[in-house]
Amino acid sequence: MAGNGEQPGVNGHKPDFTSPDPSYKFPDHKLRTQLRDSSKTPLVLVACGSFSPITYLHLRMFEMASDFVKASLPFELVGAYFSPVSDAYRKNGLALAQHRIEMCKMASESAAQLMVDPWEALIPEYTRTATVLDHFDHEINDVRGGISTADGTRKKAQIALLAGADLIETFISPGIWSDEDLSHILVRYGAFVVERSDTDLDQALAQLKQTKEHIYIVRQLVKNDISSTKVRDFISKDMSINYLIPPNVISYINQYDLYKGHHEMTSRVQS
Ligand SMILES: Nc1ncnc2c1ncn2[C@@H]1O[C@H](COP(=O)(O)OP(=O)(O)OP(=O)(O)O)[C@@H](O)[C@H]1O
Ligand SMILES: NC(=O)c1ccc[n+]([C@@H]2O[C@H](COP(=O)(O)O)[C@@H](O)[C@H]2O)c1
Repeated sequence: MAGNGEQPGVNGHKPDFTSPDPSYKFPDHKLRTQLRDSSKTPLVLVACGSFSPITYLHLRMFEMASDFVKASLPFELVGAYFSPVSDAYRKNGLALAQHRIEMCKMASESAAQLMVDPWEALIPEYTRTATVLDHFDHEINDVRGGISTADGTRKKAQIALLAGADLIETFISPGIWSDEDLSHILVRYGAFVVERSDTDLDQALAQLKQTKEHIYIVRQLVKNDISSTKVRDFISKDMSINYLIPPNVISYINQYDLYKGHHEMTSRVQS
């Protein structure tokens, strides 16, 4: 991964990262501002996705990546973020962004480093993942000047995408990602990829050979195949979702009657 410093965004220019929501503030309350080991490179992991709803596997992805980093890489994890996709993504089963943001926040409450950044979700148009990572780079490295070492010098944080193997499989499917975005994501940032059943990572990695060195494969030592689709399916069939997603998220889903039919996009949060 290249050090992501004062470089332009994708297409050679930095977009305007201002949020259309005047109340938006970049969440940094759990961002570690000083490295524990100054010889390491600060690392910030960003998981982009629907999170409709968030599951225990989405939470576990960060634990698995964190263990992997501690065991084998010269990075120190200083922050971890969920970035729920905007409603404009229009994926099947997508609950309103305000619900998905809220559920991600509830699920992350007790996690030491996990935060939810609503920036992407609050933009009415779809934002490509390369631009989302540029936004994190801007907030952490340009606005906050990176992360401090014990002697007060600053280090640029390495921003990286955290994703499941199915997402990496889409990297080689025509028409989903532009070559420019892929190289921006993989060369400038890099990706931590959690293996997933029924995905052929080897084939994807073989085709991504020139950028393969920026992809870290995180093995699932305890295999877990929860998906939001399965959770939504269980809810629609009035089956139990206990122990698949956090209890406070289950209460929230019940409170707003989410995923019971085809009205997810219209069920508003009560004020
Ligand atoms: N069981 C799993 N194993 C590995 N990665 C996963 C798993 N479930 C989700 N992910 C990853 O989590 C990220 C967020 O995904 P997303 O919200 O689209 O989850 P999903 O559960 O796959 O959703 P859906 O079922 O609605 O397609 C993606 O990178 C996805 O690959
Ligand atoms: N070209 C792109 O930037 C691109 C393409 C496909 C998916 N994605 C992202 O991947 C994440 C997961 O997407 P799916 O839920 O469709 O697997 C979403 O955050 C989405 O924005 C980005």
